[in-house]
Amino acid sequence: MSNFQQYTLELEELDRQFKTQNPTDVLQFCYNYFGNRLQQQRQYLWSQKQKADTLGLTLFPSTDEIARDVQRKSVPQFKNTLSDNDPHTKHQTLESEDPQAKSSGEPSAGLFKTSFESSQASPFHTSASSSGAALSPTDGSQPFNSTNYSGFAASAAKSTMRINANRRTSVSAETLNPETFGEDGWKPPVHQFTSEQLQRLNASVVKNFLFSQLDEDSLKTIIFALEEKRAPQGTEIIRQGDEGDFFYVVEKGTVDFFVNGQKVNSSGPGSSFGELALMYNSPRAATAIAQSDCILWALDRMTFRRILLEGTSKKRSMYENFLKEIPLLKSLSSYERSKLADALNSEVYAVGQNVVTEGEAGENFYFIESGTADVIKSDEGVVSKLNKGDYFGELALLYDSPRKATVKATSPLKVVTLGKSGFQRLLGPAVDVLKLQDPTKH
Ligand SMILES: Nc1ncnc2c1ncn2[C@@H]1O[C@@H]2COP(=O)(O)O[C@H]2[C@H]1O
Ligand SMILES: Nc1ncnc2c1ncn2[C@@H]1O[C@@H]2COP(=O)(O)O[C@H]2[C@H]1O
Repeated sequence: MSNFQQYTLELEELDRQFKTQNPTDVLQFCYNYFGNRLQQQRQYLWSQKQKADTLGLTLFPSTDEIARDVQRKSVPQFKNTLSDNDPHTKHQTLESEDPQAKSSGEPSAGLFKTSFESSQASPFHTSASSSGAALSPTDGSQPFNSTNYSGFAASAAKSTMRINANRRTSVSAETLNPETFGEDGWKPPVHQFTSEQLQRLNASVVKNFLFSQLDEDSLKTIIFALEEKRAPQGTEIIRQGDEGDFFYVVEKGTVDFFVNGQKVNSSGPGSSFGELALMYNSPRAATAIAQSDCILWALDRMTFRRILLEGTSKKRSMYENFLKEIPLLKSLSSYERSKLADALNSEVYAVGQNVVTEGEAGENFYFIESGTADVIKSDEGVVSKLNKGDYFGELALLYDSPRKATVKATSPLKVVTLGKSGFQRLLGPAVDVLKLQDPTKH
């Protein structure tokens, strides 16, 4: 690709992101965009360096600074010019604090951080119980250090707003390029579980829809990379503005989320959180605090990115625009729509095929992505016609009753499905709207 082509592509992507995010601060937005792109590209090149060396290619200019870093066998700094804290100092601190990043071959998250991130580590930074492929004789449970807890309200208030806190950057090329998988020495952590833990994992976490699309090998990798974390009530699990280290799945308890000190959300068993910072290489967008005693399963950043990132970001971008247009979901925040997207799947039906059949048990709720369908009752015939953006199948899930009608495709039909557990957990205030609009009551 010529320099000019690359330049045009960068401007097109900037333009696309500008239009979707509609930022208020134009220069800051452009600065962040190019800063993040530069970091991503340099990080990617660095991951390819060994290969390039064997082929005799030079990827980086040989500046003194880089040469020094190479001699120290560490990853060089690609310093952000507006940084107000010295990244070299940060680098050393992070290396010593983050043994997992070091041994996994993954550069510590702080190495390529932007200048807008926090310089303060979360008091609940987890210490990895094992890393690399080494099996350690652990019972797998790694409680949070509750002595660091400084109070529920106090810690929420302490979480300072950061200029870049909610801004997403694009998903890094580093992990989306399958060519580099396995070539950089990365090995997922492998933990040992007690049989009691395995039973609990199977009964709860493994059923999470984020894992349901994985092939057997990937699922196994994920399961053994998980670490049990106990978060007593009031524990600050994540602090807004920090770097992302772990993704969490909730087995038990409820977690509250605060953005700039304001509670924005809560989530309970079966939910997950902490994905945004890992997906977008951005600072933590919210503070997460255990509202009750919680049992969590934590997945390290690298395993998340290697195995879950692609599917998750694909689904979010695939369904983002569609979900925005559905009147029923207008009350959901964009974050709630993203979580909903994680749980969706698409199905197609040919003309004349039944999607649901009157009298049968119901497991799914449906939105029509494209095409048309009739709602037919055995005693009344066609009672309504459905089009793009319409929904059906809510009654069986709301009232745990058999399907009250048959829904049949009248043209090639594409539907988006949401399973029972996601329906109960992710539709939030839309459930009240569904009850109000119950077609059998009108
Ligand atoms: N309204 C919200 N906005 C942003 N993040 C939220 C919100 N509600 C819950 N969260 C979760 O809080 C997490 C904080 O860390 P992350 O930014 O990595 O990922 C975030 C989300 O998983
Ligand atoms: N008049 C109606 N009576 C029953 N179901 C209807 C009617 N109109 C639309 N439907 C939809 O048809 C669906 C059939 O499955 P459910 O009973 O789960 O939910 C039902 C509603 O979503």
